[in-house]
Amino acid sequence: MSPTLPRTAPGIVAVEVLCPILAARGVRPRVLDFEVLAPVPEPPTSSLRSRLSRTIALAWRASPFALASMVLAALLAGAAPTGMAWYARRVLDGVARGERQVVLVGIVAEAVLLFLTYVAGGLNQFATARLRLTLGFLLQRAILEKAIAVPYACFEDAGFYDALTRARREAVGRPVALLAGFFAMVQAFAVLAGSAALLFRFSPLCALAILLAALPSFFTETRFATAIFRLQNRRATEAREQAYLEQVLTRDDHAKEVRLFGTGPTFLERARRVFSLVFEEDQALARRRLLVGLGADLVALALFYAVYVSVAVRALAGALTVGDLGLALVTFKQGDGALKQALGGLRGLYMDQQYLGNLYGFLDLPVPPKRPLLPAARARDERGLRFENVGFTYPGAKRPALLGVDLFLAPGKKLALVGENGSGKSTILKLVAGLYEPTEGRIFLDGRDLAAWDPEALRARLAVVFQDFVRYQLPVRDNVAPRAAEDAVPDEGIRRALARSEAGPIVKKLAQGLDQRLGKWFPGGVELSGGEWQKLALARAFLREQADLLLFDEPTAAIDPAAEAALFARVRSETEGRMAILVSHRFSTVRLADEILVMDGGRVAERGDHDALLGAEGRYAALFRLQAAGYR
Ligand SMILES: Nc1ncnc2c1ncn2[C@@H]1O[C@H](COP(=O)(O)OP(=O)(O)OP(=O)(O)O)[C@@H](O)[C@H]1O
Repeated sequence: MSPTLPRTAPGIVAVEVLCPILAARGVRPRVLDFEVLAPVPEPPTSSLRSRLSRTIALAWRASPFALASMVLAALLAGAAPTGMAWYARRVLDGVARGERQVVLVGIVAEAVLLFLTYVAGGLNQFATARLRLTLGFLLQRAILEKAIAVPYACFEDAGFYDALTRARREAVGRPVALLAGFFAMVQAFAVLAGSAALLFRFSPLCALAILLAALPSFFTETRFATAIFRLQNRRATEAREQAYLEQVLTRDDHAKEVRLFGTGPTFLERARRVFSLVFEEDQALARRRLLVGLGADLVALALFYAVYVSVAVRALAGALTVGDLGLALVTFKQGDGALKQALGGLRGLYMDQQYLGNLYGFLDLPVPPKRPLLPAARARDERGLRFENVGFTYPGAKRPALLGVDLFLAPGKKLALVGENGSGKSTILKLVAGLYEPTEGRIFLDGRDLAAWDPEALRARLAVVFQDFVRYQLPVRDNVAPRAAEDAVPDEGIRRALARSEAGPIVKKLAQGLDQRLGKWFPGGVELSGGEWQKLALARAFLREQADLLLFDEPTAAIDPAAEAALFARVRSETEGRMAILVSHRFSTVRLADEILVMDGGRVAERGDHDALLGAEGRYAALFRLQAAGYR
């Protein structure tokens, strides 16, 4: 385990210890869940051993068969070369002495051992491919589960994105690479140990030399592995920017603007600049690595040839048999190969485990249990939605988005929010939806502090359509009922929701009806207009028939006026007895609300129903007349 932010992190301690104390004094600290999650995983501190054992445990969960096969293959491939060298010596000595049987048995034994190494190679390849898929999937799922579990505010933090990107990048190949490197190294060390043991017969010094030859390369390679790792981690943001630029140039929803604004070459140039920055640093490191690596190889080479020469000199002096000389030669070659393999394995292992720190660090990010920052306020005996002096500042923002907002929405009533861009309308909806907690004041739903609501229970009360609603590249049915639990919704229910959002005729037009795949990302998909997509998003909200608090953030911005009028007549009748908050810039819609709040700079500037606000001749009246004049 490599928790990069342990549960005892100062941020968490601060929240856990300070909140009750401050609460007792009536102070509400400006600490969000988000702030304890935001830190990007630090470079990993946990050891190679712990990461390796964690990876082995995960691999066992993903595919015990593949892991066992890799172990077996490593053992086979590690032991066979020593046996083959031994039999080679017997064959040569047998030939020299004319012992036919010894020669024959030796050759057959060598052939069998060689065949076993082929089997080991094939088995290893098969098992590695299988583990890459199963373990990759297991880890991808764990990352996605974590992404679902963290508070929404994390998605506003670039550091979190970097950590997520790094974790996703490592999940597919890295753990298997670590295991493959580990087993290759075990295998190579087995061969090396066998070679050293065989050489030990001739000279203990030779055996020692063959082991010592590994050291210079090992030290230089591990040092460079760390440098490369640090470089890549430092560049997570650049890598993400490059991926983003590629996305801008290749995604369907960007393609129009890219063409019409002629931004293609500009974005390409930006991508090239990011690439060359990264490339230059990479190359400088690669050049240094090449030179230092060559030096280390030279040392190893010198040691090997010293062994070679000493064995040859002794053979010339008649102190060794032909078989001994052959054994020395074979062992020498095998030792050289095994050394390279062991080094490669060690280098890979060292590097992979550092990258795995990113992955495990992300998976170990603590997800604080959803609980209020302060003990919830005392419950009141009332029904409806109440904002009491609510203020809110976005994480990392300098200025508050909302200040001293008071409002009350009685059951069954409709509230409209109007105001200039950036005046805080959407922020109010996000607070009601529980995506953020207010940094000042309280929100009550049916008399209970929203912070005390169970998120699932709150979700069941809500139906939301945001400005930036999602266009699922999935069949109509899944666009309206994307939750697995709602899949059981009969077609009748889905059609009812579609009819409520005036989307019935859209589906009638589609060749495959509810099964028609939408969007152009997948074969057979049909693209809809902006307004048609919006009606589907509305149907998704209307499907939640049990919800009694409906939040609409400009739900009709892309819908034509005739459809909008029909839609709202329907919304009023369909939402009879349910609360609704509507953000809109269209006054023809807004005027139907029971109460209208005019927002300005995060504060409520005016409030009242349409007639009262018109009569007040304030900002609302001015804006209303301005818009009405546009329609004349
Ligand atoms: N995720 C965010 N992080 C930081 N600041 C934000 C974020 N979202 C909005 N803001 C800021 O909060 C203020 C209120 O934004 P909000 O989206 O509530 O405005 P709005 O009234 O809904 O605007 P519009 O009519 O353009 O939709 C703005 O100044 C905006 O810059």
